Amino acid sequence: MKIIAFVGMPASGKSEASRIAAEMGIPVIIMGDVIRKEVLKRGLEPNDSNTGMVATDLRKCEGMDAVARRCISQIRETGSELVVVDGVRGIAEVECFRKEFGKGFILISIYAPIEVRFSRVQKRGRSDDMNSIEGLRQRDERELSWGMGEAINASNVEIENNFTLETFIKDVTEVLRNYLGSCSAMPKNHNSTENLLEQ
Ligand SMILES: Nc1ncnc2c1ncn2[C@@H]1O[C@H](COP(=O)(O)OP(=O)(O)OP(=O)(O)O)[C@@H](O)[C@H]1O
Repeated sequence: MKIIAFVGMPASGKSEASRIAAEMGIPVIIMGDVIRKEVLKRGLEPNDSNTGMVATDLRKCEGMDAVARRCISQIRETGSELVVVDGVRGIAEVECFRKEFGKGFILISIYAPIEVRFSRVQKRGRSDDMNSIEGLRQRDERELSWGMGEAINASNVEIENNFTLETFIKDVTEVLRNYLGSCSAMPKNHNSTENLLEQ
């Protein structure tokens, strides 16, 4: 079994990379969904401060790898030879996945400079998005305090996302195809990624 995880600073392009993987027919487990689910379970609004508060609380109560551990059963349940995990936030999560999946765990970091990420955030308009570059900087710091920097440093591959979406789609597809090729069983619906830009 191969697990590919995307790691990167906020708005670097992890969800976009996961969308590409999903379009290729690879099952995707989104770590942030574990936190969003917990926010809703606690009856809170899914905004940036509540997501951050619950993420911090989960890690404080259950350990820095709490979210990763909650994802392992979901990963195994897919029954797929190749699974993508979106949203590794810290080195403890990387260690948790490496312990569970050994060399089958591949970490891909996605890099884009803060100015580029902020301009993309402004266009994205997600409910938990920040409306100033200072807000994004604070979010960066929060994520770095969870060990994001160490996780990025521990990656096996880096993809730069500082160019057009078309270039990013091409680069991510190429990297994923390499790993798909080395799996004995391909995902059932191995779709084309040609129509991704139109969605
Ligand atoms: N190369 C690109 N060109 C233009 N827009 C892009 C590019 N890559 C990503 N985007 C857009 O930038 C925004 C941020 O990307 P995305 O949501 O994938 O980031 P993320 O790393 O998942 O963010 P977060 O950590 O905040 O969840 C999205 O609206 C995405 O469609």
